[in-house]
Amino acid sequence: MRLHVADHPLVDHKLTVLRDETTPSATFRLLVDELVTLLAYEATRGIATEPKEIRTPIQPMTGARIAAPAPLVVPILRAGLGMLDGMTRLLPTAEVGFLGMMRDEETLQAVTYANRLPDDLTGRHVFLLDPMLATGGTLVAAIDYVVERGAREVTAVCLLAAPEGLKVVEEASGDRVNVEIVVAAVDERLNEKAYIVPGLGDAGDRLYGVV
Ligand SMILES: O=P(O)(O)OC[C@H]1O[C@H](OP(=O)(O)OP(=O)(O)O)[C@H](O)[C@@H]1O
Ligand SMILES: O=c1cc[nH]c(=O)[nH]1
Ligand SMILES: [Mg+2]
Repeated sequence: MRLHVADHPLVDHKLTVLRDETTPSATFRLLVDELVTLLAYEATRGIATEPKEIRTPIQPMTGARIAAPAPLVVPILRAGLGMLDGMTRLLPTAEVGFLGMMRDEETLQAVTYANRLPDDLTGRHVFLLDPMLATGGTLVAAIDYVVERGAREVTAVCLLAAPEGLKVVEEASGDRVNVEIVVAAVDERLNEKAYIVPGLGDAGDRLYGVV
């Protein structure tokens, strides 16, 4: 597993406003969208391209385009949905799958309530979107879903990760799949309720309200 932590003043600034408990939902949604756009640039660095012949107004040349088959972007609902538009804006040729998952707050196990993925992901680069990587249970389960469909290149785009969850994902990934995690920041730890500290609270609730 490779880890890329964004190191950029714009990311730090936006993340600080995002974390602030007084930031309202409307601003929170806007900031998530902006942060994803910044992270997407790094997250797509390893994407495969193929040559493309074009003519400029001056002469023919060989350019590059994103290789087929198209990448698949998968937001993990609810909170990952807030990252979808920012990601597809940068990657307009991508297709989109959906995973609906929630963490059982008693057992901390990930429960899947929706799974809408193509059956065959052979040769496709999969981008999983979820702002929070806490215990890692949700991300490990999501990686399992795409690996069992044949994906071997998986990039998770997250806003915050806990060291504990990163370790769990690294141990679960092994060498059956190339996993990269692109994250705006790695925080200190998890608290007794497995929330990220200092974190930003419950990302889904802050985006869409308390359920
Ligand atoms: O790393 P883990 O310990 O598995 O926790 C992380 C998960 O928890 C949050 O989702 P949540 O279960 O709150 O669902 P929501 O997006 O609907 O709020 C978050 O968006 C991740 O999906
Ligand atoms: O800190 C956390 C942990 C899990 N899910 C969240 O939304 N926030
Ligand atoms: Mg939540």
